[in-house]
Amino acid sequence: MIAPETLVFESSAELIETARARFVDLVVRAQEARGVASVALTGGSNGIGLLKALAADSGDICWSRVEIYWGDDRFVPATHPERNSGQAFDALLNHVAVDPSRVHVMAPSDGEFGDDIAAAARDYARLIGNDTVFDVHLLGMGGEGHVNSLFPHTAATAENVLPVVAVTDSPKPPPARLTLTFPVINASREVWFLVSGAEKAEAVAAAHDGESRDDWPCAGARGTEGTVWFLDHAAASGL
Ligand SMILES: O=C1O[C@H](COP(=O)(O)O)[C@@H](O)[C@H](O)[C@H]1O
Repeated sequence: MIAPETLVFESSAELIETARARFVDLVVRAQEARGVASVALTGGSNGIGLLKALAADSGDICWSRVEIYWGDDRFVPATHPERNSGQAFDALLNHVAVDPSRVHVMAPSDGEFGDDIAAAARDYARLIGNDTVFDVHLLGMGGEGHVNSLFPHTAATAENVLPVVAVTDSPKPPPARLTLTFPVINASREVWFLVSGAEKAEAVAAAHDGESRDDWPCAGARGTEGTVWFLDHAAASGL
């Protein structure tokens, strides 16, 4: 396993600016190598902050050649303010020339599957299939170590086969969510954690200490070519 890289910044703003510059570089290199880059976005404060920074400066990224997925989304109506995808459109996707056929939003609760969350999860699993490899999977993290909507001691966190599952009892509201699982996260070339705040320090330390993924889901996420922790001082204070 390749050792994770841990970068510590004075502030979230510095963390986001470095992640932005590295994201541009990674996507441009992926497009040079394979024509099309593939990314999984995250919600959360730094995840959306990164998208806003990219709206201001995305260098030489050719947005029409980026396949865009989400690591998780809340299973609420499409216009609900807590949709990770809605926030991503507001922050970035409405402001750059993406190819709509390459933007893969998880179904909302008023979409084609109505409130059938299991059908919505099966549909996104079909889309992801067994072959999707993200150039980078972005992750936020909760204080209890959740990534995507993979919370401690849950079936979703234990999932080793299905690429996407439905969560109906998320401890963090809203309770109904769709989430990618560890088999697909860990097939990503790179996995980047974007984490700030003292309330995340214990989980950051647990992941660096190699604790179990069941107790600390963040400890189970890694890329095949690299894992990068972008932290502020407060989040890194337990290291
Ligand atoms: O519930 C969620 O939370 C995490 C972390 O959010 P943050 O604001 O504490 O950074 C986020 O990454 C995930 O996508 C989201 O659904």
